[in-house]
Amino acid sequence: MAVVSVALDAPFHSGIGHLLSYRSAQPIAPGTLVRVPLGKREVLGVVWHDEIPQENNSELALREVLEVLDGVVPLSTSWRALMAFAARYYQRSLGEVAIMALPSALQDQSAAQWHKRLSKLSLDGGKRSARQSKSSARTKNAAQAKALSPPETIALAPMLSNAAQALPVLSKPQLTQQQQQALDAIVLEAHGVYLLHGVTGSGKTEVYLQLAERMIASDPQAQILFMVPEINLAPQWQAHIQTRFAPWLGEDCVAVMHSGLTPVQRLNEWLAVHQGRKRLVLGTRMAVLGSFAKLALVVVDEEHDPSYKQQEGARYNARDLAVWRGKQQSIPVVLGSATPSLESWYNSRAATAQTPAGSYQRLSMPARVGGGALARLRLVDMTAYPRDTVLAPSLLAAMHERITAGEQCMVLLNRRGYAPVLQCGACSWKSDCPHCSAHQVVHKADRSLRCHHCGWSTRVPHHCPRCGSVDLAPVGRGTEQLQEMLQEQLGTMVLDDGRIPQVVRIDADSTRHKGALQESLAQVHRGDVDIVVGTQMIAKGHDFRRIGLVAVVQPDGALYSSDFRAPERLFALLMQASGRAGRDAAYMQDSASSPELWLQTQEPQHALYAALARQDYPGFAALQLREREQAGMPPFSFQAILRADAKTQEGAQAFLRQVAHMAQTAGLPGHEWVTVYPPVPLTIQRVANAERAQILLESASRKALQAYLSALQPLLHQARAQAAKGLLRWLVDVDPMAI
Ligand SMILES: Nc1ncnc2c1ncn2[C@@H]1O[C@H](COP(=O)(O)OP(=O)(O)OP(=O)(O)O)[C@@H](O)[C@H]1O
Ligand SMILES: [Zn+2]
Repeated sequence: MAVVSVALDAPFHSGIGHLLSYRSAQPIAPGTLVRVPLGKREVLGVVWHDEIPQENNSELALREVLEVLDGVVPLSTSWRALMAFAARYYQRSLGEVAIMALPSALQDQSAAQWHKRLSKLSLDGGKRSARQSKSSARTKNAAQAKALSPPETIALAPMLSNAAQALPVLSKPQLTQQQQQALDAIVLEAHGVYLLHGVTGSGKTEVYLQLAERMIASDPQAQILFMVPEINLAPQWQAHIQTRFAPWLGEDCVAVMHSGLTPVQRLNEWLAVHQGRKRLVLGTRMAVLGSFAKLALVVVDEEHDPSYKQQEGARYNARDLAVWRGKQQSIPVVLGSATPSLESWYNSRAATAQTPAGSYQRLSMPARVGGGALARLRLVDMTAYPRDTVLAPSLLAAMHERITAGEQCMVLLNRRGYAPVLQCGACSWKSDCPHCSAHQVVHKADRSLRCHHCGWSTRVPHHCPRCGSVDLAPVGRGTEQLQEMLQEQLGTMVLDDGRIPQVVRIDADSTRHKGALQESLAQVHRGDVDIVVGTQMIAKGHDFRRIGLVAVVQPDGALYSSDFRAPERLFALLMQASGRAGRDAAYMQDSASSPELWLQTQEPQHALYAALARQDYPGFAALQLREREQAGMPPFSFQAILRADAKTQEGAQAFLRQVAHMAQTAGLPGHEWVTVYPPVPLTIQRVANAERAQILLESASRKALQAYLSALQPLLHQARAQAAKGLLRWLVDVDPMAI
């Protein structure tokens, strides 16, 4: 008889804590998946410790492990260490984090189903290799050599013509000098964290791909993890990786991990990575929690992107976990961006007389591949136009010219829908959401009013619900309206080849249906559309080749935000957006054109736009870091948010005040180093009938903040027990992205 402790999904506040003990007839190795009883349910668990067999009968009270999902190697020590760290750091229970990291389809797999799946997989695998050895004339030795050495490099000397782009799959471009230097620096040390700061279009992807190739060639088991911030970037990436590695590792060499998979697909991909059958893994933030047979390199592309932060449940930052994982396994982690987060920028600083160097190594690629220019900034002073002007005449004229010349234009507006609010001209009623402190947005396509926070949807009324007037009008504009206007203003002209300009909109609404996004992106790549209207969704990562002009219609909002990260995010967004223009240097040169970023603003003198005009990320970052240092904000301090949701704002704040009071009386560890701010309502105070308030916790010492937060957990449970009925929930957000 053995006793094992098992991690299972039981959140902190259930009172169960971290691990539960079960007995088992056989010893079970740590990392093994099991099914165990929990209350009346039967749940998935991971064996965490195998305890020494017990002599006495004290374990008789324990319940028994029901089934063992064996047949694969147990989850590794390093995977379990990652789970333990993530749980501790983000203040969640170990079991919750571990189970969340596993594919959901595992949760209701019986041992019988599990073993059937495994034997089917090994059968399929067997068939596949049998087919390969029959159909292929290669000898075993040749096949082995193929597995171990990268495909021949075919140097494509002047690589920039269109013909060269379409060369056979085995080809890869000759690295530019700056790419080669970056690659060499990483290969040389083969571990550590690298910040690859390469301007938009500098060819970061190629560095990642050739780096991956080196790693795979030098170790026949090595696996590479590529992370992208948004699912919409995955197909482009998958195609790149597939094209490059399929001739070498087989068609089925890329595993994908993102929320777009069915539960069964996700389970199969997870298994392929766990068993090491797939060497290349492409995923969004959840992929960092994957179980790898032999992880050798992690690439985090667009590392600055806020999407790497999970915004519900265990609020982990996938980029930060990637860095932790890399350090723990002594493998290299490459963080890439044209506009790094200020945290990563700071962590890769050079030593000065006062401060030591950061622990990341910074690698710079300051030029675009092919020597193309970055977009020139054109600021349009909107104070010169009537307030309701949507697109300045000069911008329309510039777009007209580009389209006539065969280029594409991109227009960005970070607000989907037709208009942000519907208003009554007679009584000034507004389309407020009954459940949130927000307006319902007007959507013209399906004539609905929709709340973007809680999803509440109603039909656009014909009469004002308050006074009955028919004088209802949308106020302000969203992407739907922008598309309509562009269609009216430019969609009526006839181009040289007799075509009428086509406008496509790409945002969360237009891409709701499966395959819609891919089809729209393909239209842009094929050149079937002339103008792309969209939200920030399409502002980054895409390698559009024919866009010459990018316009951002209403960027100013972020200049007045109370969130200290707003300028950083705006600058990054605008740099990324401008980076979609002029990516094909040869094409721009052939048409004697140069890329432009147009900004319509009420604040043409703003310092942020001046830095943008200089394309000066380092200058902007230096300025921001100085301000942050003076104000004692991240990365010079560490933050956490304690949030409470309740029926009333007063209820939420009272709970937070109570916790703060208890914490002060108790003198929690680290408290001398932690500043506790008073409770405040969130910017959007009410969502789905919950009033939300938060307390900001800040410390110059990460350690102190961590100690404080751990000690705070029991107090939170106590305060909850005492709290008035109205309290709905509370949560802790460590390293929050939005304040
Ligand atoms: N060495 C090279 N020779 C020729 N073409 C290259 C080379 N490296 C990259 N390219 C091409 O340059 C283009 C831009 O590269 P890539 O998309 O990787 O840029 P990026 O640095 O990731 O930009 P962004 O930050 O905007 O996403 C791609 O079309 C890519 O195929
Ligand atoms: Zn709502």
